[in-house]
Parts: sequence; C-alpha cells; structure tokens
Amino acid sequence: MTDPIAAPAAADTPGADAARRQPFDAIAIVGLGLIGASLAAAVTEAFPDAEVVGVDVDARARALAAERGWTARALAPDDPALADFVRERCDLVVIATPVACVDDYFRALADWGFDGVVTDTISTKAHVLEAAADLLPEPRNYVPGHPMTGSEVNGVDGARTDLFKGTNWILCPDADTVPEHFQRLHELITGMEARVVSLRREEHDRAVAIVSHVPHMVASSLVELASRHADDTQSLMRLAAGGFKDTTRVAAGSPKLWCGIAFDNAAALRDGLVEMQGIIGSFVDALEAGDRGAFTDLLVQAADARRALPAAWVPSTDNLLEVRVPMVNRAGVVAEVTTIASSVGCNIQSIEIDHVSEGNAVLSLILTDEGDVGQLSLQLIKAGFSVSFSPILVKEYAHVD
Ligand SMILES: NC(=O)c1ccc[n+]([C@@H]2O[C@H](COP(=O)([O-])OP(=O)(O)OC[C@H]3O[C@@H](n4cnc5c(N)ncnc54)[C@H](O)[C@@H]3O)[C@@H](O)[C@H]2O)c1
Ligand SMILES: O=C(O)C(=O)C[C@]1(C(=O)O)C=C[C@@H](O)C=C1
Repeated sequence: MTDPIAAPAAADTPGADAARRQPFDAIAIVGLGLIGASLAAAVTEAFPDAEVVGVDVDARARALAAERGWTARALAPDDPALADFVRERCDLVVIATPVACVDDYFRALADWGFDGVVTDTISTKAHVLEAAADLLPEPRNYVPGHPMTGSEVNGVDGARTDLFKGTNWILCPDADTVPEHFQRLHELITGMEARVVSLRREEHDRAVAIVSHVPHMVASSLVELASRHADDTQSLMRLAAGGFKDTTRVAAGSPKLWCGIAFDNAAALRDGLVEMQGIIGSFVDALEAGDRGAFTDLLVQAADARRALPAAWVPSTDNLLEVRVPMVNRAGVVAEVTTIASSVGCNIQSIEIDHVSEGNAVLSLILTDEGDVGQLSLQLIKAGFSVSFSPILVKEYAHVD
C-alpha cells in the first residue's frame, strides 16, 4: 500500500480537464417546473452543444422553457416525438416531477427500450428506489439524485439559470452503479458549478428529514402560530420583520408538493418532528424553572452550530490533491470511495477512471482543499483500499489537455 498522504512531487493530472467535457449529448428533462426548467437552463448554459428536450403536462411551462431557449424543444408526455427522441438518441433522462409521476415514466422508459442513464431530482427516495427496482429494465443505469437547493416559488416562474451554482447536489450510487454513469453525472453537475455529495441510499431520507423536511414543517408551524394571533390583532403580520421572514420563507412552497414529500418520508419526518417537540419543550422547561443557565446553554449550542455553517461555496482550485484508488477485483468502488469522501467533508472536483489495461482500472479523484484528508485516508485504508495521494500544481491542472 502506498503512503496515504506523503507524496513528494506534484502529480500528472489525468482527467484534470474533465469538468468541461460534455458528458451527455441528448438529455430529456421530465417536468419543467422550478427544478426541471432551472436544470434545462443551467445545462444549456454550461453545455450549449447538448440537445435538451423538456417534457411537461403544462403547455405554459413548455412554451416558456422553449421561448427562453432553455430547451431545444418542449414536448407533451404523449407526443410521439418524445418516444422517438428517447429511442433514437437520448443518453440521459432526468425525472424532475413530483414523486407521484415516476412510475409512469419508468414504465415508458422500459417500453421504449431506453438503455441510457436515468436520474431524478426528487426530494425523497423511498418510493423512487422501489419503482426503479421494479420498473426499469436496467436498475443499475439509475443513479438517484437530489439537488439541495430550491425556492418557495414553484413552477417554471421560479426557475433560473443559476439556481444550482455553489450548491450541493446529492447522488446516491450503490455497488451496482455503472462507474462511468456516475462519472458523467458528476461532470454534468460540476459543469453547472454545483458540487456532488455522495450519500448512501439508505441514509438519504433520514438525513433530508432533519435538514429540509422538519424545517419546512416548523416554518409552516411558525406561520400558523402568527396567523392564529393575527386573527385577533390584524396589524400583527405587518410587524413581521427579517427574523420571521428568514425563518419562514419556505412555508410559501407548494402544499401539494410538500404533502407528497412528507408522506413519502413519513416515518423519518414523524421522528424528527417528535424530537423537535422535545427541543421546544426544553425551552419551555427552562422558562418554567426560571433556569437562565439551561436556557442560555440551548441558545449557545444553536448559535455555535449556526455560525459554523459554511457560507456559500466557492470552488477552490488551489491546493488540489489527486487520490488514486485501484479498482481491480472489487465492485462498487466508486460508490464506496465517493461516499467516504463526502462523509468526511472532502469535495471531489473531478473523477476519472483510467483503464490501465484489460480488467485493470484506477479511480482518480481530484479533491479541493476541503474536508479532513487524514480521515479520508484512514477510512479508505480501513475499508481495504490501496490508495495514493499526490498534490497537484494549479497550473498543471489548468493546462492539461
Ligand atoms: N421545490 C424545491 O425547492 C425542490 C428542491 C429540490 C428538489 N425538488 C424536487 O424536484 C421535483 C420537482 O420539484 P419542483 O419544485 O420543480 O416542482 P414544480 O411544481 O415547480 O414542477 C413540477 C413540474 O412537473 C410537471 N408535471 C407534473 N406532472 C407531470 C407529468 N405527469 N409529466 C410531466 N410533467 C409533469 C408540472 O406541470 C410542473 O411543471 C420534486 O420531486 C421535488 O420534490 C424540489
Ligand atoms: O427553498 C430553498 O431554498 C431550498 O433549498 C429548498 C429545499 C430545502 O428545504 O432545502 C427544499 C426541498 C428540497 O428537496 C431541497 C431543497
């Protein structure tokens, strides 16, 4: 095994130009609402030669997306041109509809014999994972996705080209994921200036319950509380200033979409809300006990954690590090390695799979200077990988062809 950290010289930079390569030529985006239309706009901006075809039941969404140049064409789901496009040349399908629609599209993809890459943007993974396993002809071609950005303005009217810039986009590869599919999606997402966070499928819904779904219900509860009191004092809502608005913005989101999200993640959301009741109860208890110390402790813990949240992410091209991991005789290397990297806060700027010889490949990752590289090294070694780390000069990274 190579010394995990120390590497004397700057490395060659295989794949260092990966971020701007066009990973897909013909993309179908199903659902041209906030997320799908923003994705169409961002992909078209980042990869102008890719053919982006949008699909939506709503004629206005189709018209707007096409008119703004976000899609080459926008089709109704039953338009025969859609089946032709998917059969003839589409190499990526992205499902960006509410979760309730996925079964129909997975069935259609199976009918059309689609063998390209499938991903989605759906906020919960419980149902879509089952549907992919049951309905897609090649479930290993499906890589679950979830952009961790959004807006309370749903529909095409909320869409914007820069929605994903500087944000995190979850991908959930598993042991069966085709490594090149993950690599191409990684290129697509980083090409839009978002970064990929790999997460184990079984962890996804519990994680987002805590950072997204519980907060949404708490925001709705805050508005409900104020609304009840506003009935008595009509002027109350006019007093709502920055604090109230910052903590409740998301409550204006689509109730239909959020009800779908909540019920596809019911167990984790329920547990999170119960835990939340307990935390609010701690404030109540401290007040009733006149315990300023306990009350202050709660505030201090929250303030420290909130202040430690990273500000908007800016891609770093300084102090890059190449990690090389032999992939021989082991399935699921991409999923394992990228998940470990994300779990210790490391950011993978690009991924390359070097096919050294028949049956012999090396996974090469370019990391930015974030996260705990020591932990990454330890955990990879603990998981049985033979890894080497080499610093890269920024100049080399920028100029390799
Ligand atoms: N809103 C957010 O902040 C956010 C963030 C990340 C992920 N997501 C997820 O992404 C997905 C899309 O969310 P959104 O906010 O863009 O919703 P949205 O309501 O803005 O857009 C959904 C679009 O899908 C279309 N649609 C509905 N049924 C369809 C069908 N059968 N065929 C084709 N199109 C259909 C609608 O007409 C609409 O244009 C959801 O699964 C959501 O959970 C949302
Ligand atoms: O409105 C926003 O700013 C969001 O980021 C929306 C948000 C979130 O709660 O974090 C909402 C649902 C998603 O699945 C992802 C993102």
